[in-house]
Amino acid sequence: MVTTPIPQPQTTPIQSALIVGNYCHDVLLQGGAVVAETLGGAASFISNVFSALSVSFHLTSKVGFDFKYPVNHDPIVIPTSKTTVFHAYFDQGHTENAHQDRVLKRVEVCDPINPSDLPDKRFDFGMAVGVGGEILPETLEKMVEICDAVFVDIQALIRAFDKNEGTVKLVGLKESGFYHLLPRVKFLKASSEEALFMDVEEVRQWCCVVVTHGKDGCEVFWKDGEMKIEPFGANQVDPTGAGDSFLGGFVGGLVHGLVVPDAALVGNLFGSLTVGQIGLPKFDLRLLQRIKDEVQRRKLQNTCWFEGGNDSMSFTKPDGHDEFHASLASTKLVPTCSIQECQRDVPRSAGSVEQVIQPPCNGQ
Ligand SMILES: Nc1ncnc2c1ncn2[C@@H]1O[C@H](COP(=O)(O)OP(=O)(O)OP(=O)(O)O)[C@@H](O)[C@H]1O
Ligand SMILES: O[C@H]1[C@H](O)[C@@H](O)[C@H](O)[C@@H](O)[C@H]1O
Repeated sequence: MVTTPIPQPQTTPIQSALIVGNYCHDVLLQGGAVVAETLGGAASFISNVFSALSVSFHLTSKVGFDFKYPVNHDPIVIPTSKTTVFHAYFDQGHTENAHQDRVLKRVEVCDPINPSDLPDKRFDFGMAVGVGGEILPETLEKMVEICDAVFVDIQALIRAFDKNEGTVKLVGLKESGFYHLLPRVKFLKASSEEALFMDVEEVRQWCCVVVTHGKDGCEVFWKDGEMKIEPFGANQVDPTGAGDSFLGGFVGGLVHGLVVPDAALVGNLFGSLTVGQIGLPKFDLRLLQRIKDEVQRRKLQNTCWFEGGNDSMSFTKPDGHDEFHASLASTKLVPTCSIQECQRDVPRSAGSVEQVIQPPCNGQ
């Protein structure tokens, strides 16, 4: 394969970004025992990928007095509340519901994020990425007012929580209280399980819908078309946060000037890197540099689509898309560096994985 030189200098995107969603504590359980405790929340996984891709952002997140992980982007600490906690049971999903890889229970819940908690300024784009019901309809409404484009993870909209045990259930998007805001949303991301709770044919008339399919990659639906985006290989040990890292990689790719199909490949790549580790992944620095070089080489447009508006977005696969997939896949072949050399948004020394006894699930 002939490689073209990397355009120099590598520019850091200048778009202003707002991430909204609470950090949480994740407890992974298998066979009745705790196998790992980690920092969680879509906001933490996305921050991690954005930092890896040099995308700067503002974060609005709430935690309680007991929040136990050091993070680079400080959350709002609520002295009268506890941090949201999820218990993920890895051996119940297949028996109780064939669509789930795990059963999630929200066992503590922090305060919701109110419109007044959001910064009093405008952003090029925002990401509504709640996990425990913390994003209210009025909060999303404020986001679409202050951001030029808004990306939404459907899990922020359709989760409901059993009163006694906190078991996460999903409700139809139409019944969620957010449906009227969809025409003002640019991208809606759903896992294949969550996509069953929406009418994709209807929603794609308003916004671009991205459905992730685990090891099979993802699909992008827009008003006039759809396409499948190929996955990358991975040895899955923990699926937690794959969808969040996918979204971080996808949006990071768009910010760096990639067109939608190429950006979705970057999303698939970060999803595959995440399932290979327990909890928040740490990325090898050499691997990250290779990924950034490939993205820089691939950039087909001079500006990010946020600057040109919706009409400048290109949805069809451009020439060289398959080669871009191959070159991203080859970035995984670099020798890895030591743990000290690895990047992460959250300092590892203070322990974003607090305890690991054994991986929650091996292989597929
Ligand atoms: N086993 C795997 N092998 C390779 N890639 C994977 C695997 N699992 C997930 N991915 C990548 O990550 C993306 C998101 O995964 P998935 O569809 O499981 O999201 P999700 O169910 O929202 O995840 P979670 O709720 O655990 O964050 C997929 O589209 C794919 O690109
Ligand atoms: O940390 C995880 C992660 O953010 C997942 O995407 C979400 O589904 C879980 O609720 C959360 O505990």
